[in-house]
Amino acid sequence: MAETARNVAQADPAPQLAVENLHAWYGESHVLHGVTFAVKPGEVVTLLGRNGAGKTTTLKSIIGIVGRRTGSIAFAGTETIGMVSRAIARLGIAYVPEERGIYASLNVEENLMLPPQVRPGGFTVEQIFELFPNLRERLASQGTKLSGGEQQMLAIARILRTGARTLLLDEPTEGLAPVIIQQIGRTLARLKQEGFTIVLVEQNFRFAQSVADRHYIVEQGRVIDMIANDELDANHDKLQTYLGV
Ligand SMILES: Nc1ncnc2c1ncn2[C@@H]1O[C@H](COP(=O)(O)OP(=O)(O)OP(=O)(O)O)[C@@H](O)[C@H]1O
Repeated sequence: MAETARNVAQADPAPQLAVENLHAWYGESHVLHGVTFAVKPGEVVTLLGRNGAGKTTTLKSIIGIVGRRTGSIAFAGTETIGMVSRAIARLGIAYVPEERGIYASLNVEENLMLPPQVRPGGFTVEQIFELFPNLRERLASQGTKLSGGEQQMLAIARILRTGARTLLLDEPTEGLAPVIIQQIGRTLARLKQEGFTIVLVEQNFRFAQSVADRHYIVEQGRVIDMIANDELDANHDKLQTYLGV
């Protein structure tokens, strides 16, 4: 009996996100062919893979914005495959697309206030400025006037206000200067400390290594391998083959 209790206590926590046999289509085009992976609460995992492997489509499928999807996507035990994206977002999942989605005609403050709160406990505006001091200084600037780094920070800041605690981030470092990439890395580390669960699509392999617990390799619409972050260096050759780098 004591043994059983210990086993239970040591068992992995239930996944925050469990994707199983996920297929997705854009119109007639069948893009995901049975993606399976899981993310534990508080984990940071990346999806790595060549261009066109299906990483972005996996994130879009989780938040419910692809044409059609089948299989299972359970969020904290709730099946979401039949839900519309707004209902999925209300469970506390947020997606930051690669193109960031900042409204050019709105200023920083208006962009920040735009997404509706989905859960209690989101960051206050003051907490956001603590995390991203540049945004306070740029509060009245139009979206068009922001640098790529400022746009990325605003895109992340905006979803922190909503109360979402699971974040899907598509290539947050793309096109940014090293000093800004470092700042984004520190932000993700802080969010991880606070218990956020993060799925990251990333081409910047060094950045991925600096922030993640585990890496899933996506190839031709499937997850074909998983590598723990502390085993990454030992698997360098394998990874090179997968990513063609
Ligand atoms: N809106 C769309 N309509 C039709 N096909 C699409 C659409 N978006 C992506 N695809 C196709 O789906 C496949 C997977 O694309 P996806 O963007 O998910 O790949 P990815 O791994 O994120 O790569 P990348 O880093 O190039 O974005 C590709 O063959 C792509 O051409």
